[in-house]
Amino acid sequence: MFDTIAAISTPRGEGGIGIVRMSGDDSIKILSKVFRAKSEKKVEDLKSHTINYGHIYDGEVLLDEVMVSFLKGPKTYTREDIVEINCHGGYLITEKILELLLKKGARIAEQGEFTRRAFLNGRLDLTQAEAVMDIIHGKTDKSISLSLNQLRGDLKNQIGILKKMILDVAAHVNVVLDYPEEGIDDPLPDNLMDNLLEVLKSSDVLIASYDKGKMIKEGVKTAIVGKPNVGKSSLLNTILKEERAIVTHIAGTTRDIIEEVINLKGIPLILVDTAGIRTTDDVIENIGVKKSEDLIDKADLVLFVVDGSRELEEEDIKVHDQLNADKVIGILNKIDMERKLDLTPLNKVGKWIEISATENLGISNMEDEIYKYIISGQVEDSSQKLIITNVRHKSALEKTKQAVENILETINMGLPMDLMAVDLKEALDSLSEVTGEISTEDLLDHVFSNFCVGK
Ligand SMILES: Nc1nc2c(c(=O)[nH]1)N(C=O)[C@@H](CNc1ccc(C(=O)N[C@@H](CCC(=O)O)C(=O)O)cc1)CN2
Ligand SMILES: Nc1nc2c(ncn2[C@@H]2O[C@H](COP(=O)(O)OP(=O)(O)OP(=O)(O)O)[C@@H](O)[C@H]2O)c(=O)[nH]1
Ligand SMILES: [Mg+2]
Repeated sequence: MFDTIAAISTPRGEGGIGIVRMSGDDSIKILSKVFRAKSEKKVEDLKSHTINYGHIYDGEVLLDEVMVSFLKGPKTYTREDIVEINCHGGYLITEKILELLLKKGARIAEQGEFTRRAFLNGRLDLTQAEAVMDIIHGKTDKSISLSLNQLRGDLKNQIGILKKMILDVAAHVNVVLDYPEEGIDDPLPDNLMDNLLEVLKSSDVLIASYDKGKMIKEGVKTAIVGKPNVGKSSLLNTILKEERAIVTHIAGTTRDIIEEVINLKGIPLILVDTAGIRTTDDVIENIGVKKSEDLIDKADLVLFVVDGSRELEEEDIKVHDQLNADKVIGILNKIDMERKLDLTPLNKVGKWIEISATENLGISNMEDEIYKYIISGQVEDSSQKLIITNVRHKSALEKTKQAVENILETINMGLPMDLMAVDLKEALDSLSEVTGEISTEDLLDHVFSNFCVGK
């Protein structure tokens, strides 16, 4: 059906083993031109799903000693014939073997093309193919666990259930429209009304899970801001448990943005230390201040740091006035020293957490509070097993939800059933969009363009 593709599936660099993979009708023929099994068996006579020791030759030139996995379709990753050459790792040998396969008739695979074939040949739906990529890019246990559920088919199956419910409604509507005498004005039977309400609820729950899913997958951008010298960089270092940012007693030490990721109970927290915000004539520092102010807007969460050992200053107020009360946690630092600060004027901040960055006081409590803050308002783990992490799924499900709402409105207004037809089709189409049963080349190009080569 397709031509035969080949790629190096292991990362570039020196490693114990490198894998060069081939998929397509000519895989076996091409292998037979380059592989000599120790057993002296001809490639055509090898048993499927076996691994075979031998050597790769380019003509009479020995390229490497290898193990070859020999897998005949359709029980393979792509459903096509697959050959995996396990050679010695390193830049050169994998490249040479790949070149040899290309010379013997394979074509170099595009990014994600093996997985794209698994999709096109029906072994995976699009949500599962997307999960493969998410697993590779996954940065925390939790995000990988969500992706593994998706690869297992959890989302695919749920979409299948919703489609079936809509199809039942569509079938009924079609019968009634085809045989008007059967009672075109009768209300929709209760079980079919339930179907519509269930699809509405389920799509709504999935859509609502996206914010959490996105957070688990992409992380929460958390800016540490405040006037100079309050201890922002000290706080970053303490959380990271390493001397990442320069700390001095001089106000205006940090000038550029410093970004590091930590794993906060499964959520990647992207911590950004910023330049202290103040009015200054220093050209470089000013650029830093501008970046800090931008981040107050862009960040998902702002940690507003103040120095408890000093009285409130105009500069604290200036930063405070720029804050967005919806996404700020106050950090009262330097509690190891005598308290001089009055927090009352800083009334945009709903919650204050007391710490000492240099004495490591209150840090784990602060992390607990940040975690609580992040997951508050989110769907709880126990009640919500399916979490979507992909904006493509969210947009399609929003169309589903809208279509079902339209159908319910048609029913509530007592309008004729044929007015439901367009929305029923839209509900089905949008669900099929999630799983990729309806897709375009452009969409597939978009989905697979983020893959690694050889995947
Ligand atoms: N060497 C190697 N390791 C690998 C992969 C690979 O392609 N090659 N994988 C690539 O991602 C992952 C494993 N995923 C796989 C998924 C499906 C099939 C497969 O052959 N499925 C067939 C047959 C299953 C069976 O034997 O019952 C099928 O579903 O029909 C293989 C690997 C991770 N490790
Ligand atoms: N006593 C005490 N000193 C602290 C604490 N946290 C920070 N400091 C001191 O405060 C000074 C400034 O710390 P930094 O972490 O550089 O402050 P900053 O907010 O990053 O400053 P800029 O980068 O200039 O905006 C340093 O001398 C730190 O040692 C604390 O909890 N207690
Ligand atoms: Mg600093």
